[in-house]
Amino acid sequence: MSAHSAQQRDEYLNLAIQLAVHNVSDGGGPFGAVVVTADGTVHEGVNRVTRDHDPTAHAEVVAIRRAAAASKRFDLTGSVLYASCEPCPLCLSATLWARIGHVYFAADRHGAAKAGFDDAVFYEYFAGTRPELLPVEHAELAASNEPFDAWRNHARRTAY
Ligand SMILES: Nc1nc2[nH]cnc2c(=O)[nH]1
Repeated sequence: MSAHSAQQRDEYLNLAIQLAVHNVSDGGGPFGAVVVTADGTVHEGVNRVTRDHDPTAHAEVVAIRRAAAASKRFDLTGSVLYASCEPCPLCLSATLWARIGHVYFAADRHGAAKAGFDDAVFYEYFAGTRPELLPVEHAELAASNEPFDAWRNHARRTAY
């Protein structure tokens, strides 16, 4: 499913945009997303941050969670993500972990910034230009790598 036609692309992007518009009148954030899995199944997501009291409930993450749960897979190889807005670093990370193969988005991070969202600012953090936003410190302890030792020694581990 990684090579969608331009017509399919625009249809799914318009669906994501309509989900975003309707989510605003439903009291949520202005973001919608669609994951199309390799078998062509469509999984929709809308931003649920404020309604679910969940800062990670971005539209893309919600769509990925729904796609994974419905297909009973944590690896969504062959899927495509369509987002009404450029995925933020959180959503991109979730997309990478889901092994989704391609992303299309409509509005960009600068449009989100004009609506008051911090997507563009957080991109700057990951670009290394705003380190003051979040100090992250490495504290190496004697036991730091014990979890990985336990994992490597666990014969029946499920790798991901
Ligand atoms: N792409 C995207 N950016 C956001 N910024 C705040 N919420 C969201 C969301 O759900 N999706």
